[in-house]
Amino acid sequence: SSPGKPDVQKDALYQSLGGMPGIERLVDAALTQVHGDLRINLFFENTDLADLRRLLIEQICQASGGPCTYTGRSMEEAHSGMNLSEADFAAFVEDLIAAMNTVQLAESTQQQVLGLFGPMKPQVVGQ
Ligand code: HEM
Repeated sequence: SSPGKPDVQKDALYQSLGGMPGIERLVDAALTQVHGDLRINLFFENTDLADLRRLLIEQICQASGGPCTYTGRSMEEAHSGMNLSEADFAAFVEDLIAAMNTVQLAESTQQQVLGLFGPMKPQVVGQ
């Protein structure tokens, strides 16, 4: 890339997600899915969902190359004391996939989102 010009590659995923409105729709769909998921919804019973929503939007926006800065805690810190299992993580990923289908993300975009979240598993599980 050259100085003063936006890098077309860097925010490609952000664009595929539909920018901020698209990310907001995705996070809302994911939170709805998790809320209805009896396997994991009790983890969220004392969580401020407006706060979580804002932080998830920031995180996905930043990770996809968008113009945001994630202001939340590290993944280790955010999930510490929960002792989340592999099964909890798998349920969360299933809910995320259902949400991505709800907002009709293209398959290649879905794969890229899963590629962002998958590597965080060691920071989330067993903390
Ligand atoms: C890669 C997967 C995951 C990502 C990217 C993620 C992301 C986040 C983020 C950004 C926060 C807010 C951090 C903060 O409060 O500063 C958070 C909090 C939380 N996450 Fe996750 N999370 C993941 C997996 C999971 C799973 C599998 C569960 C449970 C099944 C879970 C349950 C929670 C709960 C309950 C909170 C709220 C904590 C509180 O109320 O203080 N997360 N997560």
